[in-house]
Amino acid sequence: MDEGEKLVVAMPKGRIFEEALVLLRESGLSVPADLATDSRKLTVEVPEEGLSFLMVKPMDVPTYVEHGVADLGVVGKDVLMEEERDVYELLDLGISPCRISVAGTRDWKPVLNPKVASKYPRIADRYFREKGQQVEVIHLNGSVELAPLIGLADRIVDIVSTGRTLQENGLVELEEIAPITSRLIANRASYRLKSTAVNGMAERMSRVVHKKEVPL
Ligand SMILES: Nc1ncnc2c1ncn2[C@@H]1O[C@H](COP(=O)(O)OP(=O)(O)OP(=O)(O)O)[C@@H](O)[C@H]1O
Ligand SMILES: O=P(O)(O)OC[C@H]1O[C@H](OP(=O)(O)OP(=O)(O)O)[C@H](O)[C@@H]1O
Repeated sequence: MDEGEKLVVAMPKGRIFEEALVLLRESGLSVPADLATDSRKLTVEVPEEGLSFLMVKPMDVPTYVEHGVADLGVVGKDVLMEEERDVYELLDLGISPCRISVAGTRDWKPVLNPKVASKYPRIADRYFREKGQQVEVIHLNGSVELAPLIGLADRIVDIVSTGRTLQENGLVELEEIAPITSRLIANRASYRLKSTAVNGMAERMSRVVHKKEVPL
């Protein structure tokens, strides 16, 4: 790889990480053991590939990429929708599929100015505003399904995957806002200035992603 085109990649710790690692391996990258899920290292160098990885909180991936401290990043579409950062979305990686939805109790009834609890306050606010509904959004950092059960909110906006969390808490999915998968994103300047390396990485990953897609 060109000496001037080393890439820094922001990787999300947690759920997406393992699947992203599989994609990187399948795209032919020699991924060192340091980049394993049980490692506590926050930076991993792979000099032979001209790559270094930053292990960061999923919600922070677009921040690192927008500021240019990472050239590339792997992140859920939910986070991109919430953060609205100035980055390029290069590729749908198809991994960690889920959806972001509105949910509530089975006996939920419309009220004037309902409260909506969410880890995604901007997505929730935008969704209801576009529907012309006035809501008060309450920002929580987790265990969002608790909110309607204890009277903190009338409805929630949260990730649904298997539906188990909703079911076990007596909630039902009311409306799907968007389907979610993880994306490969790029810093705008890196996309231009390191185009060979950035495109090379995107193409390698794209080949693996498209091979996995079931033919119609
Ligand atoms: N069942 C799921 N629940 C939450 N996120 C999911 C689920 N399935 C896939 N995802 C994807 O994984 C990402 C979240 O990963 P994870 O749950 O590890 O992080 P987090 O809970 O946001 O982070 P943290 O625990 O550090 O606050 C989401 O952005 C989404 O794109
Ligand atoms: O449909 P399911 O398969 O049950 O998955 C959805 C649940 O998983 C996530 O929570 P997470 O485990 O990240 O915990 P959190 O409440 O701390 O966000 C998400 O916020 C939902 O609560």
